[in-house]
Amino acid sequence: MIRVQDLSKSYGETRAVDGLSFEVRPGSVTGFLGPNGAGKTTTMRMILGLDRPTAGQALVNGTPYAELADPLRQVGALLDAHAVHGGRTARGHLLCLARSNGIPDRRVAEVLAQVGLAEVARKRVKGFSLGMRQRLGVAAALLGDPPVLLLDEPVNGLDPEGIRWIRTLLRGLAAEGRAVLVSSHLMSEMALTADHLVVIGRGRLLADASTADFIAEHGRPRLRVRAVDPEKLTRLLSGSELTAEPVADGAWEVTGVTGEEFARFAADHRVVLYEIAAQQDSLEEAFMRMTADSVEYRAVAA
Ligand SMILES: Nc1ncnc2c1ncn2[C@@H]1O[C@H](COP(=O)(O)OP(=O)(O)OP(=O)(O)O)[C@@H](O)[C@H]1O
Repeated sequence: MIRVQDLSKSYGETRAVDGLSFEVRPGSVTGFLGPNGAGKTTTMRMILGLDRPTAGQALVNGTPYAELADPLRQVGALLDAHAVHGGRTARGHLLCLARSNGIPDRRVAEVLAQVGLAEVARKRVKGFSLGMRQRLGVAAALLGDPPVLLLDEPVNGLDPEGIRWIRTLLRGLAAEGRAVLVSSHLMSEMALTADHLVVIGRGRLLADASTADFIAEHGRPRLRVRAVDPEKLTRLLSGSELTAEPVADGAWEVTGVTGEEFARFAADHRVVLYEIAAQQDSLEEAFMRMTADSVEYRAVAA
């Protein structure tokens, strides 16, 4: 697992990461979310020992990355898919990584097959599309068969097939008992992939919750109701103590009651309903609302 404790990183006046603590547990995919500049990449780089914390620490399986005996067997990472020498072949790149980390050569063919690059194993990386580079980056992360995986924006630039492939892969890796931390700006995708969310803004922790709890808490659960006689419904709701507001087409949104309670309430007042639908914001809407104050740059309405 990954344990981040009171982690901070300053660049001059900028507090990129500010007293951050969270854990990434085995057996689940943890989505790492935050607006641009929130500090996600900086945090991941500190977990991987690529940046030194100003304060606090990040532990991988209980040890700082720099002190891990066999780092590639402990944690696999995909940070920047372009960070591969274009003149190398896919196989050559992975062989080099394997040999310098005491990993048997046979793992190279295994991971190339796992990511669907077996046929282009001997092709030079400079001819690879972004999607192929992402797959190669994932292959490198899997090389040491590590219990912890860390991926920064792995679906960036991928087509729908590639996005689905990453989702299935990450869920499969978590189901095998690995701890998976993945950052992304694609909220609809994170809602499908992540069991747990760590949300940060301006370097600070905003939420650490299961995806379902996060949406339930920030997603404004409500009922959409419509009646045969819209005016009767309006009179009923206006005269009641329920929290309700009118929306389009004579429908109302009511909060604080269950569908069953509302159906009984309407029946008691002889209001016949057409529609009672439980509604909730998507992860994207919940995320936008909760991080609104943490956005670094924002378009200003003209
Ligand atoms: N090497 C650096 N020197 C100076 N400032 C930096 C450096 N790296 C990051 N920063 C700043 O630290 C803050 C956090 O950046 P970081 O890249 O970690 O955010 P992020 O959440 O990954 O953003 P994005 O979603 O845009 O990738 C930003 O304000 C950024 O400008």
